[in-house]
Amino acid sequence: MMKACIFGASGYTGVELVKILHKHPTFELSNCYVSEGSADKDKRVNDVHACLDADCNYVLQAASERELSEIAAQHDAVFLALPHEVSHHWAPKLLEQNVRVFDLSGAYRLSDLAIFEQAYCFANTYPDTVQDAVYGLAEWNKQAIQAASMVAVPGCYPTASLIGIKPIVESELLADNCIPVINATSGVSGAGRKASSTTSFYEVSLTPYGVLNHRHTPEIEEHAKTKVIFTPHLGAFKRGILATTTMFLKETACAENIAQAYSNAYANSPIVRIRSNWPKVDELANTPYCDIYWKYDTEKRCLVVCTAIDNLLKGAASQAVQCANLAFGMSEEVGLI
Ligand SMILES: NC(=O)C1=CN([C@@H]2O[C@H](COP(=O)(O)OP(=O)(O)OC[C@H]3O[C@@H](n4cnc5c(N)ncnc54)[C@H](OP(=O)(O)O)[C@@H]3O)[C@@H](O)[C@H]2O)C=CC1
Ligand SMILES: CC(=O)N[C@@H](CCC(=O)OP(=O)(O)O)C(=O)O
Repeated sequence: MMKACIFGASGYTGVELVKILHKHPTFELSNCYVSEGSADKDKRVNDVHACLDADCNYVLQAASERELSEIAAQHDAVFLALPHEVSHHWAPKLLEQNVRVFDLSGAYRLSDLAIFEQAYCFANTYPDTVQDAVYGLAEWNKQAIQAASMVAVPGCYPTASLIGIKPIVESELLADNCIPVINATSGVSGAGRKASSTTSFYEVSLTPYGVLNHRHTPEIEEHAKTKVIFTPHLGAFKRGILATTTMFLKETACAENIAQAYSNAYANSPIVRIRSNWPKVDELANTPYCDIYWKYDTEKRCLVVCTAIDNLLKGAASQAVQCANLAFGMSEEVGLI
C-alpha cells in the first residue's frame, strides 16, 4: 500500500478526497490535516461531514509549515486541498522529501509567472517548482503525469472547457480567426466551504461573474493553445459544472472529422463519456465522469460542444486521484468507478 495524506481534509474537495482514498485499493489514507487555527481540529472527519461512513473516522489533525518535512517523509503521496497561497509555499517544501504532490489549487497551473501574478494577485516565488509541475489534465497528459513528482491538478472550469476544445484544436479544425466562446455554470460548492454572502442560499440565483477577467481564462488559454472568451456563471445548485462552447471551424471541417477528433481523444477513456444527448449536471453529480455531446451546423460552420462534470470530482478530487493512479503506475480509473 502507498501511504497518502490530505491537507485541507475538512474542505469540500478535501472531504471528496477522504471518501475516495478511504476506499482506494492501493492508497492507504494515513493522515488528514487542517490548519493550526482550524475550528475543526481534533474532530473526526465524519463528525464534521456526516455524509461519510461510520468507519471513515479520521481525526483532523492540526499541521503547520514547520512539520511539513517530517510529514512528507512519512508518505508516498500528498494531496493539497488548500487555498492557492498556502499550496504555493507548502508544495516546494514537501517536494524536498521523496514524495509525490498532487495540488488541487491554482498555484502551479500557469507556466508564465507574470500572467500568474496578474490572475492570482500574488507572485509565485518558486519558479523551479513551476517548471517541474505537470498539468494534470489526465486524458491529455498521461505520459508526463506518469513521470511527475509535482502535479498541478486543473481547475474545475478549465477541465470542463478543455475536454471540449482540445480535440478540435489538436485536430486543426478550428477556423484561423476563431476565438472559442465558453459559457459555463457552476454550482455553489465551487466557491468552497467558507461562508460568504455571495454563495449563501438566500443570495444565489443564476448570474455571470468574473466577466472577461476570471483567473481560469489564462489557464484555459495556455492549455488549449488558443485565446478564448470565458464567462462563468453561478447557479443555484450544489454540485456540477456545465460548459457550453461555441467554435467556428475551417471550411474543410465536416461532421465526420469532428466525430473522429472526439473519438480519437476519448473513445478509450474510462472517464470521458461521449453521449448521444446533451449532458445534465444532475447526471454527473457525485461521479468522476465528464460527459460530452456536440452538434455541428455545416452551413454556418458552427460547432456547439457541451461538457459536464462534478466540480468537486473530475473538477478537483477524482482528477487528482486519476493523476495519482497514473503517477504510481496504475490504471487511471482505479478506485474511482
Ligand atoms: N471547490 C471546487 O469546486 C474546486 C476547488 N479547487 C481548489 O481546491 C482548493 C480547495 O478548495 P475547497 O475544498 O473548495 O476549499 P474549502 O474552503 O472548502 O477548504 C479549504 C481547506 O483548506 C484548509 N485551510 C484553509 N486555510 C488553511 C491554512 N492557512 N493552512 C492549512 N489549511 C488551511 C481548510 O481548513 P481549516 O480552515 O479548517 O484549517 C479546509 O480544510 C482551493 O485551492 C480551490 O481553489 C479546485 C477545483 C474545484
Ligand atoms: C462557483 C465558484 O466560485 N467557483 C470558483 C472556481 C472553483 C475553484 O476553486 O477554482 P480553482 O479551480 O481555480 O481552484 C471561482 O469562480 O473562483
